Amino acid sequence: MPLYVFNWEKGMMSMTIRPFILDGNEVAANIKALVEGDVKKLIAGGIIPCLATILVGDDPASATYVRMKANACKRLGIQSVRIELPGETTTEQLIREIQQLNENPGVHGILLQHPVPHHIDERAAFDAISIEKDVDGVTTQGFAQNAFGFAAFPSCTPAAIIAILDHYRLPVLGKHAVVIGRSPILGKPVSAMLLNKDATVTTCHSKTVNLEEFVRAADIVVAAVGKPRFVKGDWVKPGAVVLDAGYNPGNIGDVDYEACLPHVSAITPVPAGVGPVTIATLLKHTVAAAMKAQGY
Ligand SMILES: Nc1nc2c(c(=O)[nH]1)N[C@@H](CN(C=O)c1ccc(C(=O)N[C@@H](CCC(=O)O)C(=O)O)cc1)CN2
Repeated sequence: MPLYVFNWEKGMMSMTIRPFILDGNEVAANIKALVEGDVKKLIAGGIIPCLATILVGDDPASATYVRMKANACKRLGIQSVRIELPGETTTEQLIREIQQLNENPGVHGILLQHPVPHHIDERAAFDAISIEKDVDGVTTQGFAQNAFGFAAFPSCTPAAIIAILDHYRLPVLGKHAVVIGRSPILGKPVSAMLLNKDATVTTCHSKTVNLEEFVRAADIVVAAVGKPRFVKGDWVKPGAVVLDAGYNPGNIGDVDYEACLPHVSAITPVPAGVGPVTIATLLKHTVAAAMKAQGY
């Protein structure tokens, strides 16, 4: 969104780029307002939508995120069941726990907080979640269905990124989107989702040669690399849209926000960007799973 301003030094009008701050709290509030009606409908019919969260071990950041999810559920009238397992839990024990939740008709969504301790086979645990209750979009089947454009709940952070683009009507079709990161619940699914919206997608990762050059060519940059302030200001093409999915300690994103600001046309901050929309998306999926289970 270019803006013409008077440049006093040159004594003339010149074009500058006015960055648009993509407000995650606004998008999240919008999603929650849409979900509220369905929550009321379910409760009127005697059903309380319910999300089960599983936290394994004592990682303080993960504990915070699970607490944030439980609080967000409570505010919207969604029940949350919090399961906390010790760090020594085995893959088999975790899978048994998940199977019990699969069989519990009062539970509509299951969320296993990532990461789990290293000795656990996280993929096997994610894949133990039944597809109907995979509101966090972490199963292999859910990923595949989404990538092929069939119905399934997408991973929450990728869905949040798409929700922000949609909310602000930022064009994706024909744009060159560069995703930095290829994790199974973020980089890979967001690449597939952008592709399904007709972007030309490049997925960069730790083995990409000349990563900066790819970013410099991007109309849309999605930073999902897990390294604080990784994306530098001079990597970003003038007018690019930058979405920061980073959640590094100290609430620091993967983008050097201040350095990128003069170059971008739109950008998500951290905090108050992708994060709150991720949680709102989880609530939306949980309520949708409950609606579907009730035959709506
Ligand atoms: N099973 C999953 N595990 C993890 C996911 C996920 O989507 N599913 N995502 C991340 C972390 N995450 C949710 O779990 C998450 C991180 C940060 C935020 C957030 O809203 N952050 C706030 C700032 C935090 C604060 O206020 O203290 C913000 O950005 O404004 C939401 C979700 C890893 N694991």
